[in-house]
Amino acid sequence: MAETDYQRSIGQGFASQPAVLRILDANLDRSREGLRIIEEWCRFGLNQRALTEECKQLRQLIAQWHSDEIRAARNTPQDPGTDLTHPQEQVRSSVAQVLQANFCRVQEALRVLEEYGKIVSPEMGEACKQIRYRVYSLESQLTEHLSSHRRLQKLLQSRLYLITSPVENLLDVVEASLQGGVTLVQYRDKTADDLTRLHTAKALKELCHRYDALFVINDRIDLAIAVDADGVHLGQQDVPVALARQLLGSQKIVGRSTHSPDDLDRAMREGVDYVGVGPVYETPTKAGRAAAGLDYVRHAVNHATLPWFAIGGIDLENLHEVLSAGAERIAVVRAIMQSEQPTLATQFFISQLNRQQTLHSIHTRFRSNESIN
Ligand SMILES: Cc1ncc(COP(=O)(O)OP(=O)(O)O)c(N)n1
Ligand SMILES: Cc1nc(C(=O)O)sc1CCOP(=O)(O)O
Ligand SMILES: [Mg+2]
Repeated sequence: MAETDYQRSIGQGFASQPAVLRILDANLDRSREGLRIIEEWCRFGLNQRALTEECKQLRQLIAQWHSDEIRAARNTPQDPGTDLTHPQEQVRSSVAQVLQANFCRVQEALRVLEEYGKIVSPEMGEACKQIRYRVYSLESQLTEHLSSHRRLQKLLQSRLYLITSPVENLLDVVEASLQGGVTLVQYRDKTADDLTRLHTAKALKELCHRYDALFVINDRIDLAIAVDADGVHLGQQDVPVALARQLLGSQKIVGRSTHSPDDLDRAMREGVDYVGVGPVYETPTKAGRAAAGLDYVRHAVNHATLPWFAIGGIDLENLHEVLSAGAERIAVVRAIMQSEQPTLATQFFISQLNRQQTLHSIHTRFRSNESIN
């Protein structure tokens, strides 16, 4: 639409007005400050070089529009907005909230720059629009990294891994274990039809997420995608990890069973997020598979460089042997799924695992003090 003389005169009038320049000055600062806050988390929180560089580039692009003329229009003492705050600005309860608030701030500021910038120069309006689109894309990339980071943190904190078996009151048993404190659950069912598996997986995922626990699916990447599970557990004969990540998305967890030192080496090279180490004991849940034994647990203690869960035949009675061999994480099926008191069994496992962890860190500190003295 052609600009009328009236519009042009208003435009020129405003462009030369200090108010427009002050708006630009404030929003150029605001957008760069917001980006700096986001950049700090990309750099120090996530160690993400590419995202950190993108924030830096965007800040530099914005800075190019901050001309001396715009800076000269600044008049902070007479700005009625400097002491206006919203109660929500005073409260930030998590890093995610800080990031979200600052993405909003940057996007709003860029929108203001786009609209008022057009009055000064169409190029400035267009440039700010392009920068705003890049900020949207940065936000979705960062959201992916954050959810991956959160999952891995939760995985690291999980010492007990509950693997389900197809019992009649499946959801009740899993809920009882969640109430006992389990934070990592795997849905494993070798016999149900696909529709049943799909419905059960959906219900389990919702249940686990209500308790802020991770939900992983055994064997089936398709089901994991369908219900947006936190990850998948692969056996030795299943697809390569890279393919699983390609299908699931890089932010999801991928675990692998290992039964020997060679399996462990391969899984670590493949870049899985965790491994199962077992079977520690022969078990009817995995009938026909010979035990890898406590020797393999001891091997994992000395060689695994990723979170690993001792698995296979572990129960309340033999737990102490597995812990004495050095395991800090365990995975169980029957000991919880067939327990008469799944909450109590879960609490017992977790308390023993936490105690082991405390003893282990005291021991490590003692040994490092000994080597200093
Ligand atoms: C944590 C964990 N470790 C090992 C296994 C066993 O997986 P896999 O070898 O694929 O055997 P199945 O469970 O599919 O019979 C596991 N599920 N979880
Ligand atoms: C599913 C599974 N995988 C194993 C492995 O060694 O990879 S042992 C196992 C069964 C674990 O069940 P339970 O706790 O009832 O013995
Ligand atoms: Mg499997």
